[in-house]
Amino acid sequence: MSAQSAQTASAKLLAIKWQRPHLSILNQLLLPHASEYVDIKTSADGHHAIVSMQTRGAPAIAIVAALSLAAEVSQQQFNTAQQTYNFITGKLDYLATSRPTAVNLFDAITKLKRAIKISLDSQDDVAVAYIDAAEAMLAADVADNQSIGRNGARFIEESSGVVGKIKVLTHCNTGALATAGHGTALGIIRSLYQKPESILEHVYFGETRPYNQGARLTAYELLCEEIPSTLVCDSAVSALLRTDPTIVAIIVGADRVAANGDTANKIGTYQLAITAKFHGRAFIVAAPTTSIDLAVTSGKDIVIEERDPSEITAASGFVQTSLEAGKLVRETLCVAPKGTAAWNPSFDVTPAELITAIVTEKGVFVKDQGAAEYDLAASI
Ligand SMILES: CSC[C@@H](O)[C@@H](O)C(=O)COP(=O)(O)O
Repeated sequence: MSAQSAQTASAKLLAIKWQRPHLSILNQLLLPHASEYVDIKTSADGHHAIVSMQTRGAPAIAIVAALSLAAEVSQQQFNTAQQTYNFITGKLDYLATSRPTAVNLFDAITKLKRAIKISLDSQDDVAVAYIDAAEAMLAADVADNQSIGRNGARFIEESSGVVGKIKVLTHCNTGALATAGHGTALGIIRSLYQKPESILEHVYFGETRPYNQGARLTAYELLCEEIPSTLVCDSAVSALLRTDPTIVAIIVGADRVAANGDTANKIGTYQLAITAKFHGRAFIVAAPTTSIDLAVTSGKDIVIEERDPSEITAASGFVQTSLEAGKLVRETLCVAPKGTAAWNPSFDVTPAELITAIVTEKGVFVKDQGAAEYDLAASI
């Protein structure tokens, strides 16, 4: 199946559109109020799309970076294979400077460099080898997410211990918008809901302060899919778990999973894992193996991106009057007093001991009896 048909079959929403050699991405800064695609013609455009958060989510970041350079390479004339190779490796190093925490970008860069080195050594067309390899990543991500969805849905059905319908809770946005299609944690939710006689009754999702990936993007995806869902404040989750025992699991994505299972994901994930443990609910991490970094032994070595304090001290969004007029004007409202110091880490690390299972396209990993950590090097 081609990359495009794999994607189209996977979801109603496409965050990344690739028709060789044309790339466009859904501008997530405008969601949920407008669906506008932006043309990405060069690696500089790709870098800008990632840094400005027009595109976000660990797998999507890697694929947009890879394909932005594929679009650029398609338009370039090169004199020698070595020149093509040097050009591509230089641009890949530049794309690596966009965002630091999600390992998928660095994994993709390593694999793409390996592919073009093989083609250089075997005197194949380096540009074509690069474009083929980048395009293959798009199709692989959709297939991996569908496997994650199936594996996770089966695991939840078999382990929930609830007779009848269940509810789950998720955080941030891990769906079609954060990937090439279907999604990871939200992919499991999609797969659970699409099953004949689905046992999934309802999905709760946190707003995901301060950037509101939950309130803006997950809300949008769940409405598109017509999956019954309710938005809650991040700080309401413990109260919700206490009142509703049919919420059997919290399902989240990952930006980087260390070899021992410690998982970096959107800020707020760690406190969700603590409250899941306290209330005796499953805490499930869903991620493709491209999010697992075996070179990092534990979470303490994961670089956490820190973002501008103004994301906390002010609120940003589109004002009602501009929405009504059909014109999108972004407004920033001051919340905290001028001069307030703020710490704004974009991710946190959840220790492996709090994680019930790690669902990948290759299967579901659980810890050995009595172990506090995973041995992912032995598992994948
Ligand atoms: C399948 S996406 C997994 C993670 O990348 C996701 O949970 C997340 O933390 C996204 O953060 P973002 O800052 O929006 O890129």
